[in-house]
Amino acid sequence: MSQSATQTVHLKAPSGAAARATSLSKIYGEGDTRVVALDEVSVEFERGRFTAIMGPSGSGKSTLMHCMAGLDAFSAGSAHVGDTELSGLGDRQLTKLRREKIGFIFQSFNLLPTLNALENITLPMDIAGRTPDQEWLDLIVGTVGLSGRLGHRPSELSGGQQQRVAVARALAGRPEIIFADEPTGNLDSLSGAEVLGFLRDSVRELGQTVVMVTHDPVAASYSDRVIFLADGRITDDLPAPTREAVLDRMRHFDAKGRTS
Ligand SMILES: Nc1ncnc2c1ncn2[C@@H]1O[C@H](COP(=O)(O)OP(=O)(O)OP(=O)(O)O)[C@@H](O)[C@H]1O
Repeated sequence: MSQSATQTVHLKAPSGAAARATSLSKIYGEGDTRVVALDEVSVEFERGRFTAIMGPSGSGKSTLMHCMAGLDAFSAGSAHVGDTELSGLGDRQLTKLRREKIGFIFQSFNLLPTLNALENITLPMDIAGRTPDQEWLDLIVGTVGLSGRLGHRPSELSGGQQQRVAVARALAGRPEIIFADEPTGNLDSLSGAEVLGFLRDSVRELGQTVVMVTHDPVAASYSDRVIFLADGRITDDLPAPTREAVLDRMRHFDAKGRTS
């Protein structure tokens, strides 16, 4: 990270919740096909923290993330990003909110093949008509170690490098919050560890806020906090997680699942 950039870019995260859900419910279908994907979930994601969301397949992790990120409508309750309540917003306002306040990282990188790394990184800001803050851009490109690769297209980059481009893209607009859905799911363990390290650095050193869905206890151990979902409800909230503590909680759920 460049010394001059760290001195001039304001890095401290303001306190409070970057996003919160209150009694958030999401119901799919009706009658015989009715599924309660989220059952009155209340949670706050504090600014300047790295939170992991874990839970068995079908427990509601993606639904929670999608509802809180304005990608999916919810059935009841409320969700805020910063001070903005999502249920009052129409499609255009939701698009604007996602563009201006939220960074996304997906398992499949989602880079545009015809653009080079730098163009991919600045694309959301270009679409929004915003001029990237050059110092901030230099800082994040340096942090994720892409300085020598900015002119390369995705096909000329490894999976790990492509996901680093996606991390830089999510950070470029200095969003209120970054939602990452299984960001290491397509990476080997070394590249995954690098990406997780960058996400952690973006929180600890750059004051960003990250929420990540993962199945991997090692990935979760990079976070500051793990919330566990089961059947659309939060069943546990683990601060300062280690891999062992996460595995222990997972065993606990498995055991409960077998006996219930
Ligand atoms: N579009 C949909 N229509 C109907 N049911 C859905 C839909 N999307 C999700 N569900 C159901 O909602 C529940 C929660 O799904 P969700 O994808 O949020 O779980 P998840 O914890 O992210 O699972 P995974 O770890 O497998 O990705 C599941 O029972 C799922 O079958």
